Amino acid sequence: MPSIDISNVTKRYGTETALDGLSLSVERGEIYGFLGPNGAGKSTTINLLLDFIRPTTGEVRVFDLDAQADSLEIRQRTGILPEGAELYERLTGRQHVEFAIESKGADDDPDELIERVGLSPDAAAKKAGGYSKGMAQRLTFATALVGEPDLLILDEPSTGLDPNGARRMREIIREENERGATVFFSSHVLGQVEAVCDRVGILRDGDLITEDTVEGLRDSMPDQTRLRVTLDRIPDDSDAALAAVEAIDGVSSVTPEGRSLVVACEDRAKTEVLHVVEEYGVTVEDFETDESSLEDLFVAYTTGADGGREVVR
Ligand SMILES: Nc1ncnc2c1ncn2[C@@H]1O[C@H](COP(=O)(O)OP(=O)(O)OP(=O)(O)O)[C@@H](O)[C@H]1O
Repeated sequence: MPSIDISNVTKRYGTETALDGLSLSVERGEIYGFLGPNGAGKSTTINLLLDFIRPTTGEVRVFDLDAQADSLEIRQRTGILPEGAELYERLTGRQHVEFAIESKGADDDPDELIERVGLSPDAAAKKAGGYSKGMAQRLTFATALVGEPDLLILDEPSTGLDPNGARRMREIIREENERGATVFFSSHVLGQVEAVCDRVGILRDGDLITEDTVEGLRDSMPDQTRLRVTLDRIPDDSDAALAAVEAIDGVSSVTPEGRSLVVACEDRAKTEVLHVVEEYGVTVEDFETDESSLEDLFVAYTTGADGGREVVR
């Protein structure tokens, strides 16, 4: 039985279509990475799961329950880390955790949860009004863990966390998953989900453009290369040069870095990149290539002119 089952859901805000016939299912015990650039529809999807908003058409089920009719039971069994969660400025961190425990009728030890997310007892004794972004994120994560939820919904969980905090969060996600929790993890940064997720779905403009394991996504890509081209100088008409390289068939992104251009492209486009650059009156002094990073892959999926569909085929 899937923990999350979204079938053919469309969500419109006035004339804006946030989700366009989205179907997605997450099996019990899976860690699912839900990826997409800003505005793709990730938060809208999460809000539908919790009945904070309702679909224009289509059906949403969580734990095989109806997201609208059974929303109380669903929320009771779910731990939520919303994006930009608001804290009560006058309550201490510990009081937030106590409140979450009380609301869920759970019997967790607040100090254990606080320690688990790496918040010091001193910090937990302070009013949340003075918390840094990272502290606020850790505290909200602690409240999401209350009551050993069957499902953890984490919206951009590494926001504001330093590398240690992000690592701790990944460890806890794995521990929770080993305990049996399903995890639905949204992010616009692929690097943060690849280390923990069993499966990844990529959303663009309200449409799931691909869904696979990280390895599967890698295999489905044509041989992608990251090419670094170092020029003798920046071309006079650098904007036109960038546009010309971007327009080459097989190039998915171009980033200028001083006198160098970093080009994510298919292997077959490499020579053409060098030719096109030299048409702008500059000399290629050096170039090197390395295997494409997953980040390039994500960029190829989410910024390709055809919405990445070509890459998927
Ligand atoms: N209440 C609303 N009223 C009108 N349009 C909305 C509303 N909420 C979201 N949208 C639109 O729906 C689309 C999807 O937004 P959503 O917040 O779900 O994206 P997201 O993937 O979560 O983005 P981000 O990574 O920036 O949080 C966007 O075009 C957004 O402008």
